[in-house]
Amino acid sequence: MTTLPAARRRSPLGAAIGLSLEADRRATLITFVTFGLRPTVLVLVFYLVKVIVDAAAAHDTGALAAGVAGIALASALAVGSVTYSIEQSVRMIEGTAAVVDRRLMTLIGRLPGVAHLDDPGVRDQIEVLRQERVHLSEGGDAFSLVLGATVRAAVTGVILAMIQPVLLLLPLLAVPPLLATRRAQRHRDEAVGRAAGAARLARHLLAVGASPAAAKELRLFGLGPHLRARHAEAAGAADREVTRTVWRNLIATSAASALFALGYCAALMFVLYRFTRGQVSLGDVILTLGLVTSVSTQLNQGVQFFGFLQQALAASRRLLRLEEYADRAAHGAGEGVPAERLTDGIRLEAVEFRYPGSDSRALGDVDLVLPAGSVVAVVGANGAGKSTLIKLLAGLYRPTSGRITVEGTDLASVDADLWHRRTSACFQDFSRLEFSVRHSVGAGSPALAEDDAHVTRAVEQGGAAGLVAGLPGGLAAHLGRSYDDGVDLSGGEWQRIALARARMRPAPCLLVLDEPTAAIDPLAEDALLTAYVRAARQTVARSNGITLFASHRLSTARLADLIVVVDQGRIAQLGVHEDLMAQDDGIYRDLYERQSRAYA
Ligand SMILES: Nc1ncnc2c1ncn2[C@@H]1O[C@H](COP(=O)(O)OP(=O)(O)OP(=O)(O)O)[C@@H](O)[C@H]1O
Repeated sequence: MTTLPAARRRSPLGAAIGLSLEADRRATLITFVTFGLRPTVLVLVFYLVKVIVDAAAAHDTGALAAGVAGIALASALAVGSVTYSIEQSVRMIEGTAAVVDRRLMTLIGRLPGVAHLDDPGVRDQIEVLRQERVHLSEGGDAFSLVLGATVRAAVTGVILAMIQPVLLLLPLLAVPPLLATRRAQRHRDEAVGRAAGAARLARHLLAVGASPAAAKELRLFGLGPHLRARHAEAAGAADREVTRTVWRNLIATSAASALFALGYCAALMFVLYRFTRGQVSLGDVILTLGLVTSVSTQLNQGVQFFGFLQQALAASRRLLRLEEYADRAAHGAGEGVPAERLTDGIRLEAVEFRYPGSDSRALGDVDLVLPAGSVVAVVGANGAGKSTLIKLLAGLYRPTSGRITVEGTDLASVDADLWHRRTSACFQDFSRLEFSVRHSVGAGSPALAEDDAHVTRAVEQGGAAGLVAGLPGGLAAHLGRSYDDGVDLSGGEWQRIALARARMRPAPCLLVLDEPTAAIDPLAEDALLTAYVRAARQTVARSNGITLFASHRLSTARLADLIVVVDQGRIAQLGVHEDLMAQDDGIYRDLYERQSRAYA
């Protein structure tokens, strides 16, 4: 499990503000100016009250009138700007939320392959960041509130110093509560990180327990109470970890606030004492009372705003840490350009692979040549390593040792994105992309998604022509329940869409199909796979590419130029159907004969 080091290159505050500026520069600047200055208006009003009281005592009508006019103007400005500034801040927050979502998608997209996403340490950080998105999107808002509180505190300080410099000690007493809050936030952040594993389990259990797809099995097997008990246990463990820290934090912040309350009482007594001795005016007493009283409100607000900002900064730090991790991972990836056309083929040399965090070998001692232009079938029992081999060839994982070469170039030295563009795939756990048919199929080659003739050809080759013809709107029909007018498909129908998607690339060097017809009924399966592989053979012929498919139905393996039999992570046999059938004690012949009897 990877522990991500602290981000070093950028400041979390700068990054949080940068997100808001990127979202809406104008709204952000207006929010900073209005939220930054408005709180100070109240301090000016206190000052103008002092001017009015002292002018009244001195019968100075000019100063009196100026004071009243000043109060009217300041109040009008403050009230008039409220609605506008709140509107701008809402715009900024909403825009920032969208930018944060895109940054999160970008950083996940930058992680090469899928090995990083298998790492529980990385997954936990991504999960916590997903939860903290809301704090990050409010980062600019929190900053403007802290800015407003700081400007107001500075102006208050200047005025208090003019009345009596010793009163400046009062804002200083605000420092311990602020430091305590900052420390509390850090402890809370650490506790959330420690609780991430338990919280992730609780979310998974909730997702299963509340999923319509899992409802059938949950009811049938009576799993509801078991799931609820495990959820209570996991959520309780996560909650206890955070609650312990919250209580410890509360004690520390309360002690710091009590210190400030004592100082506040002492300041009031001191000014009243000086007034009884005629050392300050009545206006000064009223001004001090107003300011000192508001210092306590300001402090509470300031601490609260500072807490918001700390939450945003914690999320910003996590985002930066993950982005630097993704940068390092992307930097370590290859940059070479893979061949566009094969003449030799793909070779696996002494390849061994262990999944991240796993001690056992999923593949070992694999030496294999996949000739250019060939159709290869990979067969073997459950867990033999077929999907693992396919994922390595597709560049989603790198071998733990050994190497895979394409036209003699190590795949590890090649830009993974470029290699992905030279490949196409239909995975065993294919995605049900809930878009229109055009875009769900077209996702296989986004540049060609609007080419209806091309998409229609892919749909036909995926065996989905009849299905799409029956949908309202044809290619325009929305798939899935995400839309009001969306149509949901059966498992086999979704698989036909995934098969069509895999046919979108015009000339892939490698087309991998992992159990591509597993959800399709056995009568249609053979015919569909045979037609599909024949058509694929023609498509990949443009690049002299390789079509490789894994299938449990050995009758389909007869289509292949080369059959690779995998057993317990090793290549057990290699050859064409006839040769493998001729080997008396081979796994292939045994499997083939048993299947033929079962299907007969
Ligand atoms: N993400 C993973 N993390 C850890 N181990 C894994 C992971 N995926 C697969 N394995 C393990 O690797 C081994 C090979 O799995 P693989 O999925 O390649 O088998 P397969 O031949 O495709 O099986 P099936 O026919 O059931 O699809 C198995 O022991 C499996 O438990």
